[in-house]
Amino acid sequence: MEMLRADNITMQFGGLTAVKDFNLVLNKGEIVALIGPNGAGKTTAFNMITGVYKPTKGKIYFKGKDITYLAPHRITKLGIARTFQNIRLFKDLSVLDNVLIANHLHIKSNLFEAVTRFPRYRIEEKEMIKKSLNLLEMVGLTNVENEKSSSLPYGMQRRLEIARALATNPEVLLLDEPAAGMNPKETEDLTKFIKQIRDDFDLTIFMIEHHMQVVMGISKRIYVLDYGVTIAHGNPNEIQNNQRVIEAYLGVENNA
Ligand SMILES: Nc1ncnc2c1ncn2[C@@H]1O[C@H](COP(=O)(O)OP(=O)(O)OP(=O)(O)O)[C@@H](O)[C@H]1O
Repeated sequence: MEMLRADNITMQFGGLTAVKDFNLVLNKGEIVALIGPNGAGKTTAFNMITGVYKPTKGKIYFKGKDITYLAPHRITKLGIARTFQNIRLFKDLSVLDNVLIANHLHIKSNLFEAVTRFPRYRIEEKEMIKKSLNLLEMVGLTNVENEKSSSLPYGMQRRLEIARALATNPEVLLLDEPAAGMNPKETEDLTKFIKQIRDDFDLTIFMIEHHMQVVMGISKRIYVLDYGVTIAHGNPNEIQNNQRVIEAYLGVENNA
């Protein structure tokens, strides 16, 4: 089943074309990667899919529904969640509160009921806490729910960020460089973790990642962007042996 489709999406910033005619298909249950040198347009592609940027051209469909011009919160509510390149947790809040905040998207009580702690709100709140604790357990963050989120080791903060995204009940999860800043052990654990959440939460995952071990290890297919243009698309083996891809990466190294 097709979960997400982008048809020729293009994003121009003034005279700069950050992404040009990008075509994407994500099928249910797939883990698909988006790679490319710095500034290739990967985050811009994510920002278009999640409604942060409105494409200059092209259309985006979630389960057949046109979401191109929807606001980010509407897109999240439909079932697309994301994490960010730089961890964006509420640093001074507890681990549990960070997840609870994301849960509020699905709360049915209105503001009056919340402020007055109306019975319906109290019941919903209890359910949310239970659901959040369960979620934390599923991502391996047990017994740290009352810790300040900033006190967690880096790898755990990344898991918390993913838990927060999962709290919005997504069907499609976009991960922006989940292995950034991780040590080799954390990176290895992350690879298993991504597969595990795909299975446990019945997800389709689209991930930007520079860490080739992670990308090649878990991706079914890979899209490669360079200067906003898709220079290759294929399975890990095809991408590893693709001459244009090799040149794009070597070019970056030579310029460094
Ligand atoms: N809001 C914006 N306004 C103007 N230019 C932008 C904006 N966002 C991105 N760009 C430009 O678009 C191009 C693509 O940037 P983008 O961040 O999407 O690349 P990336 O592949 O995600 O890079 P990295 O791997 O370094 O995160 C860059 O030249 C960048 O400077």
